[in-house]
Amino acid sequence: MTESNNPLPISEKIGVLLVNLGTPDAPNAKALRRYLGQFLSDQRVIELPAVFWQIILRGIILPFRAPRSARAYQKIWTNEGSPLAAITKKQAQGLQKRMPNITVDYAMRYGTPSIPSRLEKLIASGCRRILLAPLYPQYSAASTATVQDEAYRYLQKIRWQPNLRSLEPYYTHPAYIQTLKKNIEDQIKALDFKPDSLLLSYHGMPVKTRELGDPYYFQCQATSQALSSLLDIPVITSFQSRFGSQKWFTPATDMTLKELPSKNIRNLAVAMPGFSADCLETLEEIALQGKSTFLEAGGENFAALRCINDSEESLAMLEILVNQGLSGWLKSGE
Ligand SMILES: C=CC1=C(C)c2cc3[nH]c(cc4nc(cc5[nH]c(cc1n2)c(C)c5CCC(=O)O)C(CCC(=O)O)=C4C)c(C)c3C=C
Ligand SMILES: [Fe+2]
Ligand SMILES: [Fe+2]
Repeated sequence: MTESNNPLPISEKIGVLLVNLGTPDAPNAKALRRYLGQFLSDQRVIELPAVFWQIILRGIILPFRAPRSARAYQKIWTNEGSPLAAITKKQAQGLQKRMPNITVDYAMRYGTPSIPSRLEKLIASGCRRILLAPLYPQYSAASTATVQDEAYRYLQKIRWQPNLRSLEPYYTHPAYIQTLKKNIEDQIKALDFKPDSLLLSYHGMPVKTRELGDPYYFQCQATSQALSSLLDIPVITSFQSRFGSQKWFTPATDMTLKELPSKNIRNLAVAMPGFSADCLETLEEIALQGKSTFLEAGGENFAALRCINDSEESLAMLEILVNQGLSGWLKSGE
């Protein structure tokens, strides 16, 4: 940099990057191999010795899982693409409308648009302060930490780093709990049956991660507790989407759905508070597979409730969380 191209005074622009997990670009085996290959090579997700795991992943897991997962994605794919990507994009657009003084964008931890590409874009547009907002209410190393790792890996490569902050996990934040409450109550009211119970199903994790100090399990329980104290319906918590042969958190959602009818719970609503947007795990695993499991086990009525997605309440919640995350950065009145 010479004196003639001195970039100061710099712009005061602030960027917010919403980040979710990621999704394949298409519902076919080739795109699934690429996406799952990247996702399941992340050592924050699969904590096994890398060389050993790559042999299993490339030789056994991907050849079988990619075509099977592709068929599952085909059942939920929309005209706008993968639901997770389409909803995350709308969340960013909706938040941008509510917060015209900052620049809002979104990225995916795996697949596209990548975190480095969107950080680069924000920086190029003059953002010297960036708030990273992983859309995971409950912190886990496999979700939140890996987003932060990826952002800092990119920053390691650049000379003039922006100031980077990260949104705190918001598992009992009043704005989040109230948004969930309204989302759940509105949908339950609109059902043509009265549920006996509400199942709160969170994405599972290996038990070992809890033993090693990951707070995710406890934060999920705290969300359930905060929510159940405000809802007028009995609440049950379970963990879904088991992967691999390790022990995962219990009770498992699929086992719970099998057992509930024999415990006289035959009319069930299921909400998935850990997912900010509907995705394969909510629309296929629960709304389709979970429903069959429950009805085949003797259940009578089943409803998988929509996630908070890009509803007005969800955008208002994001605005509150982001404003808190930006505290001290925004000039008063902005
Ligand atoms: C909500 C937070 C999530 C945590 C924690 C999480 C941990 C975790 N996931 C896997 C394996 C898979 N997850 C898959 C899909 C998936 N996972 C999350 C969120 C969390 N995962 C979301 C939002 C999605 C849906 C993505 C979409 O495109 O809609 C998949 C891929 C799908 C499949 O083939 O079944 C896998 C695999 C592990 C191993 C793990 C923690 C160790
Ligand atoms: Fe997952
Ligand atoms: Fe799954």
